[in-house]
Amino acid sequence: MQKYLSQEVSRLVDERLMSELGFSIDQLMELAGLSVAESITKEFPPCKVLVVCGPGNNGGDGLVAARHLKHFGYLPTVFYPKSTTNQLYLRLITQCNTLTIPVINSTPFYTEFDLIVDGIFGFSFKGDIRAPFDGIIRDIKNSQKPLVSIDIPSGWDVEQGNVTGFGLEPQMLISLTAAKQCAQFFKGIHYIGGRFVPPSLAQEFNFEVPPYSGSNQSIKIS
Ligand SMILES: NC(=O)C1=CN([C@@H]2O[C@H](COP(=O)(O)OP(=O)(O)OC[C@H]3O[C@@H](n4cnc5c(N)ncnc54)[C@H](OP(=O)(O)O)[C@@H]3O)[C@@H](O)[C@H]2O)[C@@H](O)CC1
Ligand SMILES: [K+]
Repeated sequence: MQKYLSQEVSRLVDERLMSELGFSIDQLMELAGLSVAESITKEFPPCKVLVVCGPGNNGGDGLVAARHLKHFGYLPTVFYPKSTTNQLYLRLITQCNTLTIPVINSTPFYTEFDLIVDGIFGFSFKGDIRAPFDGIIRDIKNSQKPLVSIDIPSGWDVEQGNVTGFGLEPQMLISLTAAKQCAQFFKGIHYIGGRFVPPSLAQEFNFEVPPYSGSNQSIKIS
């Protein structure tokens, strides 16, 4: 059994779920974002949360998590720095607007928040951090606020970890589906979420579905 997924296997698992296995991206993202919000409730009481969302599906998970956090009694604000024409993300932004969650595209005052959620980059991140996210990641680091990363601490190489030193250093990481190779270098609070993997798929790619209990969408592994 492999404990940590490579970047390529993560992509293949995602692709298989959305082809032969019949899932839509909306479904997977909903369950991923719900598991993120649920695991946050287990570690942080309701508070003012800044959810920073990047341009890909990691940012989509952040938008879904912000909506659930609002339902769970938190006060989320979404920082969505890069505009999008993708209908999936635009629908999620509409859902946040309807719940009166502020969605901003200019630099927030990080000190106003009790907690930051990093939905900037996930398993498709590659290379050096490009603008505007280089400055945003630097600002988040400088804020020294408690930080939760979705799937990958942003700026980390998906397999090698924080090799450049420019990546975020979160207190908590929520790996989706299964931990990626970089998670072996992560020392904080670690959850797995995204409870949608059929055992046959885990078997095919030789990784374990964690032993979720009851109706929980996430599980703490360290
Ligand atoms: N099966 C699962 O587990 C599920 C996983 N899900 C989630 O999806 C995530 C993977 O999503 P993803 O593939 O959309 O990519 P993601 O990492 O969000 O970012 C891509 C964007 O980042 C950008 N970019 C890249 N490198 C960059 C750089 N150096 N500097 C700056 N920008 C850079 C790149 O930009 P481009 O290169 O196109 O300009 C692109 O727009 C996964 O981690 C999990 O959170 C769930 O939603 C559903 C089920
Ligand atoms: K992230």
